[in-house]
Amino acid sequence: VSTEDQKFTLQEVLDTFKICLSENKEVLLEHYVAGWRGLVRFMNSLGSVFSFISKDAVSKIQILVNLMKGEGGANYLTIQSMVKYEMDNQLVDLTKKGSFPESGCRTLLRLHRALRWLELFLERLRTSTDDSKTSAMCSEAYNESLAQYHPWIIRKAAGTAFWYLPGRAVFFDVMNVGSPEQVIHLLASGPEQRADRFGVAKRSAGSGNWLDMDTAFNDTVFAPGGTCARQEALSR
Ligand SMILES: CCCCCCCCCCCCC/C=C/[C@@H](O)[C@H](COP(=O)(O)O)NC(=O)CCCCCCCCCCCCCCC
Repeated sequence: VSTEDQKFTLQEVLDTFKICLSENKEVLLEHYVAGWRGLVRFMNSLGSVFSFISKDAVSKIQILVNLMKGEGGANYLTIQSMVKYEMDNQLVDLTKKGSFPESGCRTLLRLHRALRWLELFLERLRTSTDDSKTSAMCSEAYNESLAQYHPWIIRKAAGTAFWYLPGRAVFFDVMNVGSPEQVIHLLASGPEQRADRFGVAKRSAGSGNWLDMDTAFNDTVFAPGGTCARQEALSR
């Protein structure tokens, strides 16, 4: 077992997302990408039927990594600086599709919607019972989040893949955080508790929720008059 594998716990991945948020509420892309890498590893450990999903995530992560490493890399330190840079330089397709299909804004928006799915799914797992069906929890979470942005054919493929999801026990096991009770504890809502549990001192910059960056992200990307107010356009 490599060191990498030993570190493979859900807690670690959620922690990585938590440290995305800087003191001044900016979202650090490096940690965001690292968090996503962790999620992809979870997905891959769940079986190859999900590979079309993880491939899409991987290629989107790669787009961000390339931008971070590229010539304009200095602008890709935080989501906020990325959005500003791409908008100021008209690097985002807002009016028509096709010139910048790989902008950071567009890519991040898609990844971020998937995190919303994960949040809903984990919440269902937390409150589920032994005989709850993961496929049902997964598709409910999907229908409430990503599905509305996906065309019929993707929804169909996703729906089929969900039938092959392992059961609740396997999910808990794969998370690698201990007993089901410990998993539930980890997933427990209540940012306050979670902050304590993670041994994180209460921070001025937020409640300590691993999705706190959501607020920062939404403020930047979707705020009326914000840099990317036209989410619709980005969705194309
Ligand atoms: C482990 C089960 C995984 C269930 C994942 C539920 C989400 C299903 C998403 C189906 C996406 C199908 C792939 C294609 C998507 C793209 O068309 C579409 C649009 O992109 P485009 O505009 O460039 O074309 N892409 C997206 O919306 C981004 C999708 C990214 C999906 C990543 C899902 C992350 C799941 C993380 C699983 C971690 C499980 C951990 C549990 C312990």
